Amino acid sequence: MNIIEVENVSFRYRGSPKYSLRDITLSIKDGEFIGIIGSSGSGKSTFCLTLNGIIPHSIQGEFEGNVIVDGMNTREHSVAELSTKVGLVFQNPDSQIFNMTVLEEVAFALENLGIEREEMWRRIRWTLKLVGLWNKREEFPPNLSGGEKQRLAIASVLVMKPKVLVLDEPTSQLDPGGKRSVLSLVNLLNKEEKMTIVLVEHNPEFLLENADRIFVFEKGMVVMEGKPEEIFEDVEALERIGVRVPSRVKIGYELKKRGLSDKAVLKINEIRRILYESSLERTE
Ligand SMILES: Nc1ncnc2c1ncn2[C@@H]1O[C@H](COP(=O)(O)OP(=O)(O)OP(=O)(O)O)[C@@H](O)[C@H]1O
Repeated sequence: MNIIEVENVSFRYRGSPKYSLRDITLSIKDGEFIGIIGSSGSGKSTFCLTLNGIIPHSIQGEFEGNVIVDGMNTREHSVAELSTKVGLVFQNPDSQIFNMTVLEEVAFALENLGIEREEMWRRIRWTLKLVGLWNKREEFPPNLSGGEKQRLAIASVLVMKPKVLVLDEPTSQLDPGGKRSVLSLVNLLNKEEKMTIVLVEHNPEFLLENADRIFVFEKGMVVMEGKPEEIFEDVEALERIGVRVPSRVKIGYELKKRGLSDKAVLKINEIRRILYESSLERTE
């Protein structure tokens, strides 16, 4: 079943001469892990904003086409309603955190949903345990590390139990430890909690290992779409677009160019074997 259907979506920001999204049509299956890559300014963030109705409801411009989320056309439902289906997490966790304690931050998201007290507590406990912040529930959020703040931002979205989590470069401002903790949480939400994930991420290694499918954006369009192994195989196209490829694919690509492999996307042990065998050939 498709949880998201995007039909011929184009968008131009008010006052802007050019379209930031151009005729995008795609679908995302329930439980799928989608990675989004593309150079700066290719429309990745704008696309994310269409998935929970911020575009067209809160950002002005010319919007064409339809986005259907879990059967709801985003044109016909408010951002508040759509937020219970699609949770959005941005780059900078500081811009999403307002409350005095971790617990209040997560509870705040539920306040206007009219959920009964017991269910509210159950959800808060479940969410904070899931993101690994239950023991920090009384902390003042600005005292948390970058990774913890981003996990808190994710928690305040998760507590609404959305089916889809959209994360727009959630690790770009984090140190390596913070990056790892956020990406492993994203993986857990997909693999264990069966959530649909849409992740804009500059770390191609992570997407190659974990995404089910990748969309490559260029100039507001989706120019490539497929399984990570298929997408990263086309190193030349990705380099032309300006997208980083995983290190092991770069090595694989060099081996392929030298006729030592028929593909660029190789496992580490395949690279080792090829290098070992070619070194034997040289010494013979
Ligand atoms: N609020 C805005 N008003 C006018 N134009 C905008 C606005 N936000 C983005 N744009 C333009 O829309 C295009 C797509 O921008 P967007 O931020 O969606 O790209 P992106 O792929 O997410 O880039 P990055 O990787 O740098 O975040 C760019 O040309 C950008 O200048």
